[in-house]
Amino acid sequence: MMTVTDLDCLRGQRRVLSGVSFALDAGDCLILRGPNGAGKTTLLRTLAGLSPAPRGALSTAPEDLVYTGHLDAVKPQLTVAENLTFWQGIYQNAPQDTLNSFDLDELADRPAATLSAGQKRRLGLARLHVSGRKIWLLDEPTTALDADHVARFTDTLQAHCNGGGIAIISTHLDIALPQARTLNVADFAARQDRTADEEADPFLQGAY
Ligand SMILES: Nc1ncnc2c1ncn2[C@@H]1O[C@H](COP(=O)(O)OP(=O)(O)OP(=O)(O)O)[C@@H](O)[C@H]1O
Repeated sequence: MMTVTDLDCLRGQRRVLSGVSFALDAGDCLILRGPNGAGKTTLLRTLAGLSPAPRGALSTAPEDLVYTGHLDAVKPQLTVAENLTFWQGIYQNAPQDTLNSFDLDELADRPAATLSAGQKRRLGLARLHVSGRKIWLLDEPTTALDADHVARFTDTLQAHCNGGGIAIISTHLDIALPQARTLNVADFAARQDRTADEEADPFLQGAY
């Protein structure tokens, strides 16, 4: 259902990862590991189409994916409920029970600007649910969540995968999903010298 073949990933103009390959089926969860700066965010951004890939192939279309990064995509001037309604309009999807799933019922009428960091993160994660998309790309999704909400989010992830969805997650924490596989992105660190072919590649002019 999702195949990544020999993918190179750039950040700025620097090649960070080279030759990333993996295949995931419906229901799979892949945890990205690696030390700070290894390229986990870079890989997620490349899969999401936010960073260029000079080489390699990805089997999925952009409309199959939803990405949530360090910034929560929350509109601060809108209330919690208005944010959800806004996203429902964007994704043309009306999921049931998003407020409850992310423990946002009591915050529905609060302007997002007034939420705590963890509450805002929960609202940002609710966008995944609203999107209805099959492949979730998650960059440190549990940052700022307390233990209870990490457990609730893990249940949401499990339900997504049980329903045939796919999740790719960058995290330094353990996420209790029994079926999760691990990819150490440090195994794909790009060498920083360049071949003659790369020197001649106009896409990489200026990259190092
Ligand atoms: N905007 C940028 N421009 C150029 N290089 C960047 C940029 N952002 C990050 N980098 C560099 O790209 C490399 C990969 O960074 P990336 O954010 O993908 O790592 P990470 O594995 O997600 O790290 P962390 O665990 O700290 O979140 C690092 O060397 C980093 O310094």
